[in-house]
Amino acid sequence: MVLKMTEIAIVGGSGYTGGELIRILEKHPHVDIKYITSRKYADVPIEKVHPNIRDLNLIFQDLNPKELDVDVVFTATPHGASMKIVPEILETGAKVIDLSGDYRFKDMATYEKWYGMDHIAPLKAVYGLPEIYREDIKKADLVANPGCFPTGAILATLPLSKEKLVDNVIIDSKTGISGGGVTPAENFHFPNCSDNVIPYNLTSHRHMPEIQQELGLYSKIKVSFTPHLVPVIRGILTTSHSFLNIYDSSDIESKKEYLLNLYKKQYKNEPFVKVLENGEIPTLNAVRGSNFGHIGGFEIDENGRLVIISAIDNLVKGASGQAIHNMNLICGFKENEALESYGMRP
Ligand SMILES: NC(=O)C1=CN([C@@H]2O[C@H](COP(=O)(O)OP(=O)(O)OC[C@H]3O[C@@H](n4cnc5c(N)ncnc54)[C@H](OP(=O)(O)O)[C@@H]3O)[C@@H](O)[C@H]2O)C=CC1
Ligand SMILES: CC(=O)N[C@@H](CCC(=O)OP(=O)(O)O)C(=O)O
Repeated sequence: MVLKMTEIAIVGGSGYTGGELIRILEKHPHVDIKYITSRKYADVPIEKVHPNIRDLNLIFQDLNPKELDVDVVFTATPHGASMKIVPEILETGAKVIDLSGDYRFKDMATYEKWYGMDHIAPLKAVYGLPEIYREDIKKADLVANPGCFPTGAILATLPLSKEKLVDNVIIDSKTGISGGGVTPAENFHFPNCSDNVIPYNLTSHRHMPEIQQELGLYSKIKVSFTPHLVPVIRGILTTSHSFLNIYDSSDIESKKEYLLNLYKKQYKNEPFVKVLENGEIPTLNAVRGSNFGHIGGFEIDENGRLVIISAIDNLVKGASGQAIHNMNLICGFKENEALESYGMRP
């Protein structure tokens, strides 16, 4: 039973994921937003930065992590920055949900190799993908919220790895521009990204080892990953390509049915994963603004290539919505509290 309002703080509240945390949490019946921090906008009302969120009478504050006397802190800060503040916040007794990559890796050498920096404060954390770690999240002090690409990729491929159906998977993802955060970069300049598709980090994106870490827990699957920037504001559409170990060209329809049933079984009790049937193919604008992930496709071509598609909103299921799902689990709230809304379409 919930006895009192849960007090929360958002560190890095001026960023895109910070704005989404405020937008969603403001409607949460058991949560009181006590602090929203920003170094750049200290003493500025939040609507100056997030003009979609009005009348909350909240101002950004530039606070020391030790001053955050709340129950739960969301650190919506870049990797490298989170590791400098998370240990101090944990010392206050607050639970921490970190949205950066700093605590997602079980192996520090992998983190240091792919993020190109030393980890100054390794800590035990639970990987915050509720579809895999629900029970561990409920007991966690520190949750490492998954990366946006890994969320879509892992959901689209997990049953294949669990059943050892494929040896290699190619994850091809298209991402909206908000994935890059508020800091301008050349690719995000309007004339560069509009009317364009920009592949990047073809074989070297730091989300590849994260996807590998999680899918590799069940089989010897090898993950390849390439992201593409597409001219949309939010959303990640992922195509998971793989060749079935068990493939022979007979009876493709019954193999497709088997796979669909496998995914339906995997996600049947999941509040935010919808497995689309009858050949329906996920699209971005069906999930935009929502915490839902859609999975569909389940086609097999004549060469035995299996194609599964997932769609998520990078800022919601890929970041802030998933972080709030994790908070709901930690605090014993209804899992979908404040997260029930469907996507915005068109
Ligand atoms: N955008 C996305 O789709 C996703 C983002 N993430 C991750 O979530 C985190 C936040 O992302 P996002 O909101 O997009 O990022 P933004 O760049 O939009 O915002 C991050 C905020 O953190 C603050 N900040 C920056 N550097 C530091 C620092 N050294 N110390 C303290 N605060 C700092 C800034 O606020 P100020 O300068 O005002 O203090 C900034 O507004 C990142 O780790 C990102 O990789 C994860 C999944 C998806
Ligand atoms: C479009 C764009 O630049 N996307 C970012 C998404 C990364 C992100 O948000 O990083 P974490 O989830 O690891 O924190 C990128 O590819 O680096």
